[in-house]
Amino acid sequence: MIIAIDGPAASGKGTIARRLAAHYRLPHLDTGLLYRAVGAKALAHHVNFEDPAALAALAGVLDPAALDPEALKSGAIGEAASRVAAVPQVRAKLLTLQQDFARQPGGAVLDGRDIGTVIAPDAEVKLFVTATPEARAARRHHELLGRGEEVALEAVLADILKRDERDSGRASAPLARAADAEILDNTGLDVEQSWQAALALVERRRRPGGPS
Ligand SMILES: Nc1ncnc2c1ncn2[C@@H]1O[C@H](COP(=O)(O)OP(=O)(O)O)[C@@H](O)[C@H]1O
Ligand SMILES: Nc1ccn([C@@H]2O[C@H](COP(=O)(O)OP(=O)(O)O)[C@@H](O)[C@H]2O)c(=O)n1
Repeated sequence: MIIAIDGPAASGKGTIARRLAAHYRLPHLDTGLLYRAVGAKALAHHVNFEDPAALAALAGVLDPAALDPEALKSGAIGEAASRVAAVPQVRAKLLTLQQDFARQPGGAVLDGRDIGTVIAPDAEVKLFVTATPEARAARRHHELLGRGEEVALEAVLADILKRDERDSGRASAPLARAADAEILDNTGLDVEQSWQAALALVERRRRPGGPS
């Protein structure tokens, strides 16, 4: 079973994806980390963000097994990720490894922006996880403070809105709900309630017509 989870920044899709992977004993790929890793390398090596070939070269030598999620979760790297993710040549370099991950025997859980639309359009289960920008900003703010990043809530909200616009407005694989994705708006739901709602949706999709 392939489970495709998409949604905007800090909607809680990663939390749901990790729990679904544990629940169904499936491997999980946080595809945002791939773009974050390219963004982080571009920042570290002062690569020109307007140079698609140089950015694509960084994506081409990425080792997904060597990614350190903790090192990639800063706000600055999220912003850089969103910029490199708008470059079609970068997306092309990262396509095959994501598709291969999705198609491994037994299935997988992937979360990102284009899983249900581009990476695994044939996924059995698709969720589009979302919440208001204000709710998402509050979550990300709390997360960043917990990591020791001193940042104002207003700045986090501004960053989320900018990222939403860039991710949804880009020409190449924009953030979009697949027509056959279930929408989970978890504004006002805590982590546990959001997880229960997600699990119920997945179970319903796995067993159409079966007991709910
Ligand atoms: N329903 C929720 N209510 C409150 N906080 C949440 C909820 N879901 C996730 N979080 C928290 O919000 C932050 C972002 O969640 P995450 O799953 O990483 O989102 P995404 O993968 O969409 O960016 C994390 O700190 C997470 O613990
Ligand atoms: N499948 C994906 C995953 C992430 N991304 C990009 O990578 C950036 C970082 O993704 P992420 O999932 O780690 O970000 P958060 O939602 O955790 O803030 C996003 O803003 C997108 O621009 C993408 O374009 N396609």
